[in-house]
Amino acid sequence: MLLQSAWGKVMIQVQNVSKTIGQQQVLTDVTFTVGKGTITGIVGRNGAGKTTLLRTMVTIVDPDQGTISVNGKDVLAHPETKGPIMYVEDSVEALKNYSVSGIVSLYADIYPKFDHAYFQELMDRFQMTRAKKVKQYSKGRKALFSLILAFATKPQYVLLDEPTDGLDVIAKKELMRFMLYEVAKEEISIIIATHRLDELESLADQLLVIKEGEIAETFLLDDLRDTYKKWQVVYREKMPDSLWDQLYILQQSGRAYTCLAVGNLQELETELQKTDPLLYEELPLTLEDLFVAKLGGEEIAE
Ligand SMILES: Nc1ncnc2c1ncn2[C@@H]1O[C@H](COP(=O)(O)OP(=O)(O)OP(=O)(O)O)[C@@H](O)[C@H]1O
Repeated sequence: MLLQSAWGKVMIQVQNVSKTIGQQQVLTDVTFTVGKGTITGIVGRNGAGKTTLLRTMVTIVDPDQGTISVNGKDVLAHPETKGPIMYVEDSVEALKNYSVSGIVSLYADIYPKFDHAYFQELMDRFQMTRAKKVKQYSKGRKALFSLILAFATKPQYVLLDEPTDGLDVIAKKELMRFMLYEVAKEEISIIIATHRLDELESLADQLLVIKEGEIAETFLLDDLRDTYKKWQVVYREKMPDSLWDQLYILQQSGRAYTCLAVGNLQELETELQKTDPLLYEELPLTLEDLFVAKLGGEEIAE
C-alpha cells in the first residue's frame, strides 16, 4: 500500500468506517491511514462529519461498520491502544469552571506521562499567565490552554478539532510552528479537522477532503512533489499563449505569474526556458496549490 511505503510504520488506520446517527448517514465508508510523525488535515464544510470522525477514532462514538486500529490493533477490542491518543475538542467550555492549578493536577492524575516542566515551558512560550480560573482566559487563550494541556501529556497522536478557532493571526502562526516542531522532534502524529483550508497552509503531509461524510479527495504531499512543480515567472510583456494552455495559473500580478506545471515536468521546463522569461524560479509547493488547481477553486473554506 502506498501510504505504508511512503511512511514506513503505519500508526493509525481507519478502515471502511460508517456511522448513522438517527436517520442521518453521517460517515460513509471512510478509509485513511496516518503515518508516524505526520500531519493530516481533514477539511470539510460545517456538518461534513469531521467531529464525528474524530470522536469515532477515540471511541466516543462507535462505528456501525468498519474499524479503527493503532499499530494493527483494533481500538475497540484493545482499549489500551487509545492511551497515547489525545483528543482536543473544539469547545473548551467543559474546562471553564476549573481552576488552572486544579485542571493541571487532574491531568497529572489521569495522564501518567503528564510533564509539569514541559507544561510550564509551553505556558511561558505562549506567554500564558496562570489565571486562577480557566474562564478568565479569552476564547483564544482558552483554546491555547487546552492545546498546551494536551501536548503536556506527551501524547503520540493528537486529534484536534478546529484548533485555531478564536486565535488571532499571530497566535495561529505560533501554534502551527509549534505543531511542526513537535512533529519533527517528538515524531508525534497530528490530525487537524478544520473547515478552513488556509489554516493548514503548507503544514499537512496529507489532506483529506470530507464531503457529506465521505472522503471526496485525498492529497499527499509526497505525490505532489513528483507530479507538480510551482514556478514564479516574470515576462517583459505577457506570458506567451503557448504556455497558458499548459500551465495552471495560480496567481497573476501584472507580468508576474505563479503557475503550476503538471505532466512532463522536464519538457515543460524546457518550453518555459525557450520563452525567454525575465526571471523564473521554483517555489515550494503546498497542498493548497494542488487543491486549488485540482478542484478549480471550489470552495471548501467558509
Ligand atoms: N449526536 C448527534 N445527534 C444528531 N445528529 C448528529 C449528532 N452528531 C452529529 N450529528 C450530525 O451529523 C452531521 C455531521 O456532524 P459533525 O459535527 O460530525 O460535522 P463537522 O464536520 O464536525 O461540522 P462542524 O464543523 O460544524 O463541527 C451533522 O449533520 C450533524 O447534525
